[in-house]
Amino acid sequence: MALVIGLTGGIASGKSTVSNMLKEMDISIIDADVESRLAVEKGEPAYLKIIAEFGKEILLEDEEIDRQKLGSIIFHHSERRKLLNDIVHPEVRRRMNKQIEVAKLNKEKVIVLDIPLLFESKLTNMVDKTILVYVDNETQLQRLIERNNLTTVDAEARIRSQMPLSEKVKLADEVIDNNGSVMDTKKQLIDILNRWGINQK
Ligand SMILES: CC(C)(COP(=O)(O)OP(=O)(O)OC[C@H]1O[C@@H](n2cnc3c(N)ncnc32)[C@H](O)[C@@H]1O)[C@@H](O)C(=O)NCCC(=O)NCCS
Ligand SMILES: Nc1ncnc2c1ncn2[C@@H]1O[C@H](COP(=O)(O)OP(=O)(O)OP(=O)(O)O)[C@@H](O)[C@H]1O
Repeated sequence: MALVIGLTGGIASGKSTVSNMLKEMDISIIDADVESRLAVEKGEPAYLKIIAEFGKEILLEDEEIDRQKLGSIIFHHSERRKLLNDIVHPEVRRRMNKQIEVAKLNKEKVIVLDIPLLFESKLTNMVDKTILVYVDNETQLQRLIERNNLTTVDAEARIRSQMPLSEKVKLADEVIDNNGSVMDTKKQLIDILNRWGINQK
């Protein structure tokens, strides 16, 4: 039986940083952001639905979706965000379930699902245990602005479109505090894995 772990957090809270550590330990990762990008590639069913709802103005010259443009719409308008979520999320769930089946066939003992919206989308039934990567508001805002080169207004809109990390802390089985150094974070991760009896390579 595989143990399925849900790794979550907020935007720019450090999920990829933690999932890269897990990858280095040879633990199998399924990334919702990667699956959601694949689900909206040119010609996919979700791509066609997005154009039907948002119009051809959200396409780039090569007809792929202009993610920056779509982001600037949905992070500032909750009803447009819900519309996009209703199109993309079922596809992401389907793709992740398929990947879980493959990982189980490969006899993976531990499977980690990296899902930013695990709690918002009520996907906890897909996982046995949850780990939250936490940072305080100021660190999250600064790291997001720097990584994505966003204005404060745009970064705040993205953060506000998610459940506050202070709420997510209450729902998670384990919390990693990622305000400190990357080494600090790795120590906390190893502690959790040891407590759960997961061997690391
Ligand atoms: C809006 C889009 C085009 C922006 O693309 P962009 O390349 O700029 O960002 P990327 O996809 O890498 O997402 C970055 C982060 O934004 C946050 N985020 C993305 N979509 C959402 C959303 N609908 N609601 C809240 N937060 C979101 C997540 O924390 C995610 O990790 C894209 O995020 C998208 O299609 N979102 C809808 C699907 C979705 O919910 N994906 C996230 C998890 S499945
Ligand atoms: N402990 C840390 N110290 C300093 N910088 C960090 C730390 N952890 C992460 N970062 C930086 O913060 C940014 C966000 O981290 P990361 O990309 O891992 O977050 P994420 O939760 O995967 O984000 P998203 O879901 O938005 O893609 C990155 O630029 C990363 O290099």
